[in-house]
Amino acid sequence: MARVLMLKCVLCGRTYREREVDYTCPHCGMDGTLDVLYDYDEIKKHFTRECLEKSRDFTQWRYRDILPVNDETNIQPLEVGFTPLYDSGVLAREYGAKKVYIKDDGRNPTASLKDRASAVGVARALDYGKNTIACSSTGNAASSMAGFAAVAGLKSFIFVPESAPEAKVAQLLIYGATVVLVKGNYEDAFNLSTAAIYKFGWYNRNCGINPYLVEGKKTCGLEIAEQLGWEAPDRIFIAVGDGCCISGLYKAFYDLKALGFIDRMPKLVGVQAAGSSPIYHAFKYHLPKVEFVKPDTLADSIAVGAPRNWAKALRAVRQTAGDMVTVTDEEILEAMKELARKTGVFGEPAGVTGFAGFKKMAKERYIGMDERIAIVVTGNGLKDIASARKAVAKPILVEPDINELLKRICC
Ligand SMILES: Cc1ncc(COP(=O)(O)O)c(C=O)c1O
Ligand SMILES: N[C@@H](CCOP(=O)(O)O)C(=O)O
Repeated sequence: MARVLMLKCVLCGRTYREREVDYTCPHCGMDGTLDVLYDYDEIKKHFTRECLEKSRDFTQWRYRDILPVNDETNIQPLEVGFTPLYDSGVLAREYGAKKVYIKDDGRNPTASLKDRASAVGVARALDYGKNTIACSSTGNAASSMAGFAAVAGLKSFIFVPESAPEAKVAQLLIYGATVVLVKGNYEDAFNLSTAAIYKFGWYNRNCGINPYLVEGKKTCGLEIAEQLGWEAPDRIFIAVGDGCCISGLYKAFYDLKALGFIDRMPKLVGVQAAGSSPIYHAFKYHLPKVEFVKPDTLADSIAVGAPRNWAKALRAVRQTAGDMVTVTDEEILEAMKELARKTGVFGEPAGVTGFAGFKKMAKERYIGMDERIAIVVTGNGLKDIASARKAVAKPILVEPDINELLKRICC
């Protein structure tokens, strides 16, 4: 387990010791999200590529030397991470790139990338001796937290918008969480959860303010680098809502560079839904901070008008000479179909938003023929069947009669 050297505010650069502050920088308030930094020179002495080659732990815990969990016994036995990275020759040929890799994070235990963070969040809640953990969510963070909390024997309280997809709510209830459906959007759920967490003293799993959660999400980037033989791809595309996942990718490559595992960072491309794109807007117009919007997109997981991790997300894009792009709901639905049909990977709307952004940039000729691209699919399509059904035609309904069938399927 890694000893955290310090927490550093992404806005003002002030540093804190591990338990000196709980969540964000006291000086900068909620916007002052913190980086978790380690003693890289010390870690380098025992954490090497050779050690990883010998490791038989094919979960995210193979990177425990750079994860902020203090007590190994607080790690739950669910197999999180080490999801497949598919090399899609079909997509590379179609879009004129050297390589296109699809990282299928819908293959995690509760079917989204959020498991990486929740696994760390639950371990930290146990480290702090808490018996209850809580979060606000559009559904995925919540279902993963509920799953890991259930295994750990922790109570969980979840705040989700009333409109959360049914499958995600079902996951929460099955895992035994107390589910509060909030009459409002994700921001309303976030504000209510923050007030309740403060009042009851629960552990706060909201990744937008809890610095340790992004550390869990970074394992997705660590895996991409390892699966590509410790060479960063040229660009990585990922959906952006609160901005935590893209911040996790940035931190992965930052850590790997600090440890000497890689020598250059990939360009990170954040993709937002056109109807909910405050971080894109701040990037495009060089604003010092984001302006909140009223979100409107069918990609519920990224319907985030008031993103909490905007500062880290903007840094991830700016510091890697990356980019941001927006896609419409129609482009998202089209991407959902195309990805499933060309690679077999079925993503939920936000899950395929990174792919939709890649398609758009490739069509506008921003992708070079010599580029190696990775695209993260952040959540499984079975999480939101209603949206998937919007992307496709209706099935054929027939009487059980071969003549009727022939009439219907032979033109
Ligand atoms: C499936 C899925 N994709 C993308 C995102 C966006 O991640 P972030 O909010 O960390 O930017 C989320 C959750 O927020 C999600 O659940
Ligand atoms: N859309 C996210 C929002 C919160 O997730 P977090 O991991 O960034 O806290 C979700 O899955 O609920």
